[in-house]
Amino acid sequence: MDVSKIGGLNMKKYLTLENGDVFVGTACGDLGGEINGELVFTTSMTGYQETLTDPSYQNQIITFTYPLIGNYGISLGTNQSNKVEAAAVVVKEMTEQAFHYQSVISLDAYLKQSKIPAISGIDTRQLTKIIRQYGTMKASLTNFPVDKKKSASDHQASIIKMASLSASSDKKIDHVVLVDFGVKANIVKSLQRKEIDVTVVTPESTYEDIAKLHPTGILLSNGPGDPTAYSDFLPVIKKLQEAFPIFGICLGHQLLALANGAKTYKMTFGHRGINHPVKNLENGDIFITSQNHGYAVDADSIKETPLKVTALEVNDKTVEGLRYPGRPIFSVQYHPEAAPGPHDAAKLFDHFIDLMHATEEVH
Ligand SMILES: NC(=O)CC[C@H](N)C(=O)O
Repeated sequence: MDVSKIGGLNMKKYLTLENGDVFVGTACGDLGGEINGELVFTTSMTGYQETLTDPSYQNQIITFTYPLIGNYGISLGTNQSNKVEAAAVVVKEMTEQAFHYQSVISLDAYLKQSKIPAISGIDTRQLTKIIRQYGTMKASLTNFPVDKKKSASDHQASIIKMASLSASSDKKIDHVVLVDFGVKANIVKSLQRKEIDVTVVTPESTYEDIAKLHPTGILLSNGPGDPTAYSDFLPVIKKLQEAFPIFGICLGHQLLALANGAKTYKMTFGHRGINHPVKNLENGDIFITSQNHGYAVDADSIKETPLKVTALEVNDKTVEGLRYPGRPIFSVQYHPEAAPGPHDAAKLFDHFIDLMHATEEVH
């Protein structure tokens, strides 16, 4: 059955952009749902389930440039958090029936269950060209045409309670304290696969809260929104970097930069996709990465800090990697854990382990 039809009628949905453009499509997902958010696009051909459940996408309306979304349904164990985090979904075509042996429910049914509105029948390539020209902008998804632009609510850091997660094996040697700004499940899983104990703490934690857990290393997670909104945690990072190995991923990378006096800026339309080439400036290697960010570290501002730029995005020269020379501290703007994307960067978890082992325990 065509899920967008009620009583034989297509339910229209309106996507109204901040610049005044309006796209009319067919309602899917939560049919009655209306939402404001930041309109972004991703070029990933696969991994829609991971994308939609990634907390870094909170308050964002995600446009998929790939024309057919939902074809392999929704499977157990793939979510990156326990719910759909994106505010809404824009697609050219939403597959009505999923075909995959692991699929337990269709994407459309999952969005309905999760009360997430979606719109299909949109020329997502045209929409993406507009976002590329004007930059990421606010938009609303409504059931009737709107003449007034509504503003999206500001990003909020998610507050998740402290949890202790144990690795499966007895021979646990490392204990990573993961500061959770909106962590993707696969970052935790990537550490656990390496037999590492992980304790997840909230960004309200103090240096003392973290130090008394006796970590072998600290992981600063990914997360939604503007990194400058997390200024309360920067002094904690400054103290942590005196004592522990640190690995920052995406938002965590931006926060490491800010804590050391660098600046971040909002990109025009960000990097969201699974084929971003990155060049390692230290050995010349180029590898393909999965990315999802709308802010970036200002390369010039790094010159005023003790940090060193270790990697750049090949197309637009965005800062993709940093390290603190002489200390076991590094960060990347891309996602080394990304499950639907390339695995070229997965070895960074081993690099983190090597740094932790090379460091004398200070606590
Ligand atoms: N994936 C992330 O951690 C994103 C970081 C930040 N919210 C940005 O958009 O740049």
